[in-house]
Amino acid sequence: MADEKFPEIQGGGSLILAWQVRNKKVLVVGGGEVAAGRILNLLNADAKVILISPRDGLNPEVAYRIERGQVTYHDKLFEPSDLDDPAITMVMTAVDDPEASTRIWKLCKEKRIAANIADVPPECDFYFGSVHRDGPLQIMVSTNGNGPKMANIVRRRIAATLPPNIGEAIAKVGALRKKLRVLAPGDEQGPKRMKWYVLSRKLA
Ligand SMILES: C[C@@]1(CC(=O)O)C2=NC(=C\c3[nH]c(c(CCC(=O)O)c3CC(=O)O)Cc3[nH]c(c(CC(=O)O)c3CCC(=O)O)/C=C3\N/C(=C\2)[C@@H](CCC(=O)O)[C@]3(C)CC(=O)O)/[C@H]1CCC(=O)O
Ligand SMILES: NC(=O)c1ccc[n+]([C@@H]2O[C@H](COP(=O)([O-])OP(=O)(O)OC[C@H]3O[C@@H](n4cnc5c(N)ncnc54)[C@H](O)[C@@H]3O)[C@@H](O)[C@H]2O)c1
Repeated sequence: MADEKFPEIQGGGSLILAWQVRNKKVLVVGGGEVAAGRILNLLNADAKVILISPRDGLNPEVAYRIERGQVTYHDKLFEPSDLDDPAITMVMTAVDDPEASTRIWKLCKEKRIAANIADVPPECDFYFGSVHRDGPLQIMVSTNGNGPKMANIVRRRIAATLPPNIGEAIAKVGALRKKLRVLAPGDEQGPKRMKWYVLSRKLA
């Protein structure tokens, strides 16, 4: 019997998380336009990006990242031994070769490495979404594979409703909360901390 006190389950969604990849190795296969977007998102999350792609198919943005030393680059086609490093926590492929994509996916599954095979939903442990970024604020919109272009439209609409200084305001709240943890570290000071938090929000 449905109980109105508790939320109804709406299956078929994704578990939306803020995955911490800071200083973790993420392998990106392919260096085209789609890879450029993946690499930007990974670098914005401070991941150590390892890129495998022949130089002749590189997108200008990807070439720029390589030139700047922002990624560790290997000028070659993917080989199974590229997955041998046990420190690789995630793999993302964005290649124009569906057979190679599927081979990489199967190898990732054997090794139990989380993978995103761009545009092949059944071969994704996680999907990408459309991301808005303003300082510490990130908003990701997912349509769960129904309409990536719609995700882009919804994300732009949401972003347009936000105050222009919202990222800065959140950064200030973050700085105040950090100070507060030093000033009032104990659990018993929790309620006090909440008052501080409300005050800090007014000040931001
Ligand atoms: C959000 C975004 C993030 C990103 O990729 O960074 C993203 N796709 C974006 C754009 C986009 N992708 C495609 C077009 C062409 C027009 C069109 O088809 O509409 C456009 C539009 C464009 O380029 O403007 C083609 C496409 N994409 C997928 C399929 C396969 C299928 O649907 O079966 C096909 C058909 C391929 C074919 O038929 O050949 C699948 C996926 N694409 C996803 C993410 C995941 C679901 C996210 C969600 O639904 O919320 C998922 C499931 C897996 C994944 O790739 O992670 C990014 C917008 C970012 C932004 O601009 O803000
Ligand atoms: N999400 C989107 O917005 C979107 C839009 C259009 C297409 N796609 C799909 O995403 C995939 C990638 O798209 P793209 O536009 O970046 O393609 P692209 O052709 O620009 O880039 C493909 C890259 O993969 C490299 N590559 C190919 N085989 C490889 C291998 N075995 N090992 C290493 N590198 C390899 C190529 O050298 C090239 O750098 C394609 O399947 C494409 O159909 C996605």
